[in-house]
Amino acid sequence: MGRDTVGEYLGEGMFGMVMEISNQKNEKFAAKMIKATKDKPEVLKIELDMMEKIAADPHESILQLIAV
Ligand SMILES: Nc1ncnc2c1ncn2[C@@H]1O[C@H](COP(=O)(O)OP(=O)(O)OP(=O)(O)O)[C@@H](O)[C@H]1O
Repeated sequence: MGRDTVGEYLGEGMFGMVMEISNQKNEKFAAKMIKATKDKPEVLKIELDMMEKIAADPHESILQLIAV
């Protein structure tokens, strides 16, 4: 299996930075790099639960969640 390539910095949110990733087929993804924190782990849990709920019911207007 080939390696993905980390591309440009896309931005930063409450949980950490977002980087562009390209796979071997040159398909592009956004990867959220979640900051390791001991503060408010329950807030991070809410965010992860929300992302998984969105992934369970995909919609053409909402970004697809590939993996957590
Ligand atoms: N799929 C994407 N394509 C391009 N840029 C993106 C993508 N996802 C995130 N970004 C960039 O990264 C930034 C941070 O995104 P992220 O989803 O982590 O936080 P947010 O939802 O914008 O803010 P917060 O986490 O504070 O609510 C965005 O504002 C945007 O600039």
